[in-house]
Amino acid sequence: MSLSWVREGQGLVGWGCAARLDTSGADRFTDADAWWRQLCGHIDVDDAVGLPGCGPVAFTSLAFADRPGDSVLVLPEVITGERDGVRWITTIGDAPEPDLEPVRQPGTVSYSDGRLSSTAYRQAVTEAVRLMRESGGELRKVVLAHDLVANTSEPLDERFLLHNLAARYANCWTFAVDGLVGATPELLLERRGYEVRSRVLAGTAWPHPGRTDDEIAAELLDSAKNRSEHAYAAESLAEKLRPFCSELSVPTSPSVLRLRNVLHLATDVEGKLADTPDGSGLLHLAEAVHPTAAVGGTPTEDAVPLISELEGMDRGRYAGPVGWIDGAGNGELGIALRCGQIEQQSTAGAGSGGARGGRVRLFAGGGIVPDSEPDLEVAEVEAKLLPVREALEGVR
Ligand SMILES: C=C(O[C@H]1C=CC=C(C(=O)O)[C@@H]1O)C(=O)O
Repeated sequence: MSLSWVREGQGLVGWGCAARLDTSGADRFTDADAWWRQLCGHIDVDDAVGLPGCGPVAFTSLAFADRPGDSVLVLPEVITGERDGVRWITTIGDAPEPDLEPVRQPGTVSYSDGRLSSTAYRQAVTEAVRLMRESGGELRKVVLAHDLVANTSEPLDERFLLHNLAARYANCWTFAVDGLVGATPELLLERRGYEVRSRVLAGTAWPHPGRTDDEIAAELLDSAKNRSEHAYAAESLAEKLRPFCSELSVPTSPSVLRLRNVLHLATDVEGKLADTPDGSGLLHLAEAVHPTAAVGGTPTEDAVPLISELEGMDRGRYAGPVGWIDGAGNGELGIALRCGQIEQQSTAGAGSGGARGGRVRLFAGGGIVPDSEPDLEVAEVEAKLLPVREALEGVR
């Protein structure tokens, strides 16, 4: 099992499992926080480096919804880290040897509908638009997603996916936690002592033949539909984070983040915590802000129940917080986007009938507002599925 959180060649990679928590339900954040604090209280740490991410670190991935969905924290036996030119290695107990097997290719990849096909997704979008228009302005945004299943002819090696994602999406956070693998451009929260940071994304455009990226970026910035989608997401994060902060800086207009497959409206939020560490450990803060309107909707309490009704699928840990936390409550949590859940690494072995391939469920979603056009929303999620599809296919 790979454990990873890497951006621009920096971050953390872990292997082995010294301790693990599986939890679920509405208390998943408090369970995770309590377990982690208690565990850290029992570990004698010898840390000569002293940076965030040194000492014991748990990789975590939490379910999007209160239910269904399982959440996990893993304390690896070995963690290697790199930040600002400093490299370190942390071992817990008798560290195992790293997995030095060569990276395996997944062979040919074929796709089949997941629980919500593109056609069903289009219908769900149409229904969301109808409900929003009929709500007379009450329901303003719902983020809907669909899934796609990829089957590989050879066993699935997570490292193959990670390597390809990191090569093509270096400015995203490439992650792997308990079989959820992806490269997210969205940072839910980073906490470093008193400092907190978030990168809120919402509002999307994608490359079109005959148009330059500059033209597309200018149109995105000018689009009232995308600006409103974005404003809901940025406001939801700021509103929930503000009570924890003595200072919070939220730019009044978004910038454009350019990725290979899509362009997004982006707002980088920065704050200073009023109180640290007990009331504002990273998991506690994440519980307060999740789900932002980048993956939930507006108002949250109406949008979130509607998501499960309209999608009719279990998002699992897609769109939930993913990343790492250290013993001081510092860490980085992204929103698990542009990712796939590995459901089967290999069918080789007893009872497999000779088949040897893997299976991964890919997810992508988009913010729906009253003036969303269903066909464009379908095109948007197809563009957002590209990173994992191309990584699986080994497209250079
Ligand atoms: C929900 C997803 O994207 C979110 C993040 C950026 C832009 C989004 C949008 O424009 O709809 C979404 O809010 C996803 O990639 O599955």
